[in-house]
Amino acid sequence: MKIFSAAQIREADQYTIQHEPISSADLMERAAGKCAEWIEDHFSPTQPVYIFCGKGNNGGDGLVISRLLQEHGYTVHTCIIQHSPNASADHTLKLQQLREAFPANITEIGDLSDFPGLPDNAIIVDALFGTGMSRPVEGWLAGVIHRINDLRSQHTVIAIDLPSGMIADTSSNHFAVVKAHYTLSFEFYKLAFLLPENAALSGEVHILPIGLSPDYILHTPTRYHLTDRQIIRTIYKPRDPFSHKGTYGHALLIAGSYGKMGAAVLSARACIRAGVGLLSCHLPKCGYEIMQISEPCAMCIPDKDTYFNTHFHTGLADARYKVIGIGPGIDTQPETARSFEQLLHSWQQPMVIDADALNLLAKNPKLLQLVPKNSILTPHPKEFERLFGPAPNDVERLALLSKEAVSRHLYILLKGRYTAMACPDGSIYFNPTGNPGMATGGSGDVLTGILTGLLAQGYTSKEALILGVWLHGYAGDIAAAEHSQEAMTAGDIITGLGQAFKEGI
Ligand SMILES: NC(=O)C1=CN([C@@H]2O[C@H](COP(=O)(O)OP(=O)(O)OC[C@H]3O[C@@H](n4cnc5c(N)ncnc54)[C@H](O)[C@@H]3O)[C@@H](O)[C@H]2O)[C@@H](O)CC1
Ligand SMILES: [K+]
Repeated sequence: MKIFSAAQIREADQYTIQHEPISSADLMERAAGKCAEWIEDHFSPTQPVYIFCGKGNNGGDGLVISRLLQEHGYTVHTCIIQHSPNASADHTLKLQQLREAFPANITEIGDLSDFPGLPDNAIIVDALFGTGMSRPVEGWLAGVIHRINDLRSQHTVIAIDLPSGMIADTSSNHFAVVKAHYTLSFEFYKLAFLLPENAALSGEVHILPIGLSPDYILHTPTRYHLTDRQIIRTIYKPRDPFSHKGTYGHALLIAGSYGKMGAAVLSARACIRAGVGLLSCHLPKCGYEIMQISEPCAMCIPDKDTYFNTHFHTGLADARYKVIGIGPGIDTQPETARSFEQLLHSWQQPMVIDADALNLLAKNPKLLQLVPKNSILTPHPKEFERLFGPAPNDVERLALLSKEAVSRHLYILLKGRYTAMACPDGSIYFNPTGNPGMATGGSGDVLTGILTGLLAQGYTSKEALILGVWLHGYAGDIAAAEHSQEAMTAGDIITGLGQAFKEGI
C-alpha cells in the first residue's frame, strides 16, 4: 500500500473530483458517511456524541457525521471551534445543511470557557483539523486539545482522518495533539501513524476506503510503502517441481560463542525453515556438538578457537556459498573483529549483518565502507544509533536511515512496531505484521536466519527483506495467538513459520 504525503492526498482528492467526476461536497459526504457507519457499527445511539469541528474540511466531515448520526437516532452536540473567521466552502455548505435538518445543539466555541461539560460515557469526535495541518496548534486551541485529552479516560475519543494537531507526513513531537482511542482515516495510512513517537496518539487506526481514484493511486510514485499481501504476492516465488537442493542455495551462518550458542541454534533453525537448500554453520568448538544435536539439518564448521569465532574468513571461496549471515551471539572479541575485517576484504556478495557484527561495525566505522553492496543490516534503534548516530525525532531518523541506505547502497532495517526498511533506491517500506510478544531474546536471531535463508534461495535483497520481515512478524502473530504475547518464545516464531508461509502469502 502506498503512503502518500498530505500534498499528494490533496492531489488525489482533486484528481478524483475531476475524473470520477464527483463534487467535493459529495466526496465529503461519502467520507463522512463511512465514519458515521463505523460509529453506528461500534457504538449504541444511547451514548451521547460530542463532535468538535474546525472550520476547514475536517470540520466539514464532522458536520456531516453529526447530521447522519442524528438521522439514525443518536443525540449529537456539535461544537464549532471558532479558530478563524473564515470557513472552507464545504464547511459552510455542510453547516447550512445541518442547521436546516437539526438546528438544536449547535454551539460555537470562541474560547476555552465555552467548552461544554460532558455527561458520562460520551463519544468525542475530533474533527478539528486533518491533513490541512502544517504547523503546531497553539494558544487556546491547544487548550481545547488538552481539554479533550483530559477527558479521554472517561469517554471514547474518535479522531477523524488524523488526531488533531498531528502532522500527516512529518514529526509532531512535543506538539499539542489529540490522544485518540480510534482514528478513522481516509483511504491511506499516513506516515505519522507508523512513527513510534506517535504510538500513543492515534490509538487503533481504521482505514476507510472512500473511492479515491485508483488511477491516481497506481500512477503516482511515492517513497513510502506499507507492506501488504498484494506486495508479498508479487515477491513470493513458489518452488519449481523440478528443483533440487542446489536450486535453493548454500548459506553460511557465522554465529555463536561460549554462553550464546542459543543464538546460533535459533538462527540456523530459522534459516532452514525459511527454505534454504543447504546450511553450514561456522561455530566455536564449544558449539559443535550443541548444534549437531539441536539441529541435524545444519552442517557444522568448528573454529580453531574453543569459545569464539576467530577464523571464519578462511576457506570461503572453495565452499561457493551463496550468502553469509553473520552476527547472532558472536561477541565482539578482538580476534572476531580481525576475522570479520578480513572477511569483508574478501567477500563481495550481499550478506546479512546483525547483532554483534553490527556492534563490530560501530566500533570500527571504516569497516562500513567494505560491506558488500546490497547487504542487509538489521539494527534495533540502539544499534542503529551506535552505527549512524542520534536523530532528534523519528522523521529525521527515517531520513538518516534512508540517506545511509542510498549512499552506501545497503538495505537497512530499523526494528520497531512498524519495522522500517530503507532501500538504496530511496524507497522505505514499513512492515505491519508482528506484536510486542516478539520483544524477547532470540527474536532478532530468528530474523537473521530467515533473511539469510531467503537470500540463499535467490530472492533479491529487497525481496528477501520485505518478505522476510513480513513472515517473521506473521509467524510471531501465530505464536502469540497460540501461546500469548507473554509466554511465546523466539523458538515459537520459528514453529509459526510454516503456517506463515501457508496463510500469510
Ligand atoms: N474533498 C476533499 O478534499 C476531502 C477532504 N476531506 C477532509 O478534509 C481534510 C482536509 O481539509 P482542509 O485541507 O480544509 O484542512 P483541515 O480541515 O485539516 O484544516 C484546515 C483548517 O485549519 C486551520 N489551521 C491549519 N493549521 C492550523 C494551526 N496550526 N492552528 C490553527 N489553525 C490551523 C486552517 O486555517 C483551516 O481553517 C481531511 O483531513 C479530511 O478530513 C474529506 O472530506 C475527504 C474529501
Ligand atoms: K481530526
